[in-house]
Amino acid sequence: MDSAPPSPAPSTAIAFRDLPDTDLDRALDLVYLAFHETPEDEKRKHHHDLLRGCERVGAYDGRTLVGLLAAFRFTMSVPGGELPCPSVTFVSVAPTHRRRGVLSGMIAALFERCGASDRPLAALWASEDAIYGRFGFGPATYNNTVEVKSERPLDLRIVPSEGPLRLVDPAAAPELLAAYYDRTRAARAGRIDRTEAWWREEWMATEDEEDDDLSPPRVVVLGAADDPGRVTGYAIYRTKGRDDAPGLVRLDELEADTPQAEAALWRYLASIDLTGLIQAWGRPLDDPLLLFAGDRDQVRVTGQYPGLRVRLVDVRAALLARSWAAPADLVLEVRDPRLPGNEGRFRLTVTGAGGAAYEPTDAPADLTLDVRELGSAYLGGAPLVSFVRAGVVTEHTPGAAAALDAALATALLPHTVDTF
Ligand SMILES: CC(=O)SCCNC(=O)CCNC(=O)[C@H](O)C(C)(C)COP(=O)(O)OP(=O)(O)OC[C@H]1O[C@@H](n2cnc3c(N)ncnc32)[C@H](O)[C@@H]1OP(=O)(O)O
Repeated sequence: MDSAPPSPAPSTAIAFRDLPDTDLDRALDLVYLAFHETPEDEKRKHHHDLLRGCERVGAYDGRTLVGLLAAFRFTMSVPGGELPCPSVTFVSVAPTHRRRGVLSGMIAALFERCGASDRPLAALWASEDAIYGRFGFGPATYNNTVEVKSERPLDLRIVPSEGPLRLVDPAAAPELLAAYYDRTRAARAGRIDRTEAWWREEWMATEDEEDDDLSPPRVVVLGAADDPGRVTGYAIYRTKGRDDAPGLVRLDELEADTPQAEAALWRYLASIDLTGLIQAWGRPLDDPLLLFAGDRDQVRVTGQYPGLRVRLVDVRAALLARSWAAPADLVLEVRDPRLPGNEGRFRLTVTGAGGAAYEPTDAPADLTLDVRELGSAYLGGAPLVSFVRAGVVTEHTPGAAAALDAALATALLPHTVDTF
């Protein structure tokens, strides 16, 4: 006979409400419990500051905090413009309350807030792939990890720009780089507006979050050949010596106006003395390096992973807020069990002038798709034809997916290296 005491009856009434500043410390304790972390004081203070700036949903079982969902108040570049985009982070549920719908309740609360404040998008980076598809988040950007063997000079098929290179003190870098980043951000969808604090604390932190053997960040800026003060590109990287091999350059970001400017920055990184390998973890899939490299045995893509996951909380408002690359006239049957306002059949019409309409219709559908796939495709980086081929989107009219892809396409693929 089992003599163990009966388990306490699970509490069913979880309340979801704003998490006040007075609960920030409790919230961080929950985060560290869920993520198995024991941070030092300085890191905890940093997280405290980040969390204070977020909107926050707390899940309470009586007076006990059992769940947290926070969202940065970023603005995200989308094709042709930008949108406010709650950017979900710090999601944590107490191990005593897992798989009882706490995350589901917090996400529902977030969606309700988005609806009430006319914010048609939400986004996140997932800790585990399996969690967020059910909530309608689809991978919308992808990154390559790239390695460059740099024990010998970088073989290039184009002539690098001859503009001057200069190293910039990380303390002075945010101002300089922000001007460049803000000017060029719109070229790729999926990029957040980086605040001065974000530049300083996320990009210029002296210690790397994951590897304290890495050097502080190094910032190299490329000037124009005819106007050295004009920034035409930059790279942010860290280095470390290795006992058993030449040292490492860990590249965090490289942006430039032209392929020649990009080539100049890659050549610089590949020629840093006492290093023999560049590891770049967040390159766009359409990285020009892969085409202007003269020797693809020297420049190798070592992996690919999904980055930003996008949720169209208000499909109609999101579609009408972006620009279009080609005319379209298609009936979409959208499935969205969590937000039924998005469900149904809608005619998407994009005119030659780029104006769009999205209205309910009784006409037969050309494509049937889940809101999750629409989220993936929204920024222009995930072709619907691939989803049709995979059997997760149904094409009723041949060519409908290709037509929608043509309308959604962007000149450059969506891309971001801001993880949150
Ligand atoms: C954007 C970010 O912050 S990502 C970080 C996410 N947080 C973590 O990974 C920290 C550790 N994990 C946790 O805190 C929790 O387990 C969470 C947040 C992942 C899930 O919270 P829960 O309250 O257990 O989720 P909830 O009960 O609402 O589950 C909803 C559904 O998702 C499923 N699910 C939840 N977590 C997972 C998972 N890790 N893998 C697969 N499925 C999952 C559940 O089985 C459930 O499925 P169902 O609808 O078919 O029944």
